[in-house]
Amino acid sequence: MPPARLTPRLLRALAASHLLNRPLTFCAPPLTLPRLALRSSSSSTRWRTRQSSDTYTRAARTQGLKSRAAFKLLQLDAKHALFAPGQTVVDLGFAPGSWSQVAAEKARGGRVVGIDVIPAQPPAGVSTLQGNFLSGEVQEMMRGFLREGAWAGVGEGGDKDGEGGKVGGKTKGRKDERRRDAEMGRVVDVVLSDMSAPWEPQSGRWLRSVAEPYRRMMNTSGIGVRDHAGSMDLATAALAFAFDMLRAGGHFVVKFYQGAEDKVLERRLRVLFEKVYREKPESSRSESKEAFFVALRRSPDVPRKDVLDEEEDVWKEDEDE
Ligand SMILES: C[S@@+](CC[C@H](N)C(=O)[O-])C[C@H]1O[C@@H](n2cnc3c(N)ncnc32)[C@H](O)[C@@H]1O
Repeated sequence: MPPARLTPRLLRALAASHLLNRPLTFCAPPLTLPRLALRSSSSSTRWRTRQSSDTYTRAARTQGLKSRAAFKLLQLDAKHALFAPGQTVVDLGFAPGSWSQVAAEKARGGRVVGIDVIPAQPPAGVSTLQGNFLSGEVQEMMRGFLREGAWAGVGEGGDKDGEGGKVGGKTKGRKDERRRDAEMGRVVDVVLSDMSAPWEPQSGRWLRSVAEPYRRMMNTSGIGVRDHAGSMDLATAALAFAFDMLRAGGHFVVKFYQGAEDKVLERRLRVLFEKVYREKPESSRSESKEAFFVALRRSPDVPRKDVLDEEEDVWKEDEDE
């Protein structure tokens, strides 16, 4: 299929398709590339060799998972019980979609919303948006999408907890918490962020593309300090989002590349969440500096300034300009 020409009309249609959650295939490169591009670099060859011999890669393929990254989330969930049916889950940096696949299965009956800067086919049952999460405009759209309709039925006589007419004690406390969350637009149960590292597709046209656009775009630099700093920016933006959107009791999982600043992030998480764990799941490659913070049970009443500096409100910046 020849690549589409981006006319104003097509752009408008694409903007609408973002909102309607249709995959944006227009960005895909043509599949026939010049012969020259067939030469792969030695790092690319190493990557392919490592991939094909990896147990998790093979397991992902046989289980219909979009990448071996699924096992990291499955292992974190097995340890910390992150998911429950009916939850609203946000997956930041969802592509190619294996974490979203896991979330959609575990939070059955709820909703999973993913965002990624690169185009990817949304996994079944997942709503996705294509855009840069660090853009204020994109975040605004995402927040609006999540909040829209999320609280129908809560408020006067609302019964989101399914606790009937019970009053008093814990039940009343939880209802008050729910109502406060609703007032503050906190509508998400779990925020996941796996933004920044490379991913390994198992199928699809991108895998067949010799140019390996995903890998080129998202590969880590291999320079520890740079990867660490980049991951801290993304993790902090994800934390700001989690602060605004997570319900009381909600969970946050964030990937980072280990380095000097990760302690600052950990301290902040400890202010906002009841429990924080630093994890390196078995399926995360030992030679990679990636690790995860699993932050459990968001506290309802922590002031924003205790967790984030004002200038870290990335998503509001565009508005002020
Ligand atoms: C390691 S991959 C995620 C893999 C995914 N968890 C899965 O299981 O399939 C990291 C993703 O983060 C995305 N990403 C990085 N920076 C981003 C940003 N600023 N906004 C949105 N997505 C971003 C990349 O495009 C990439 O697809």
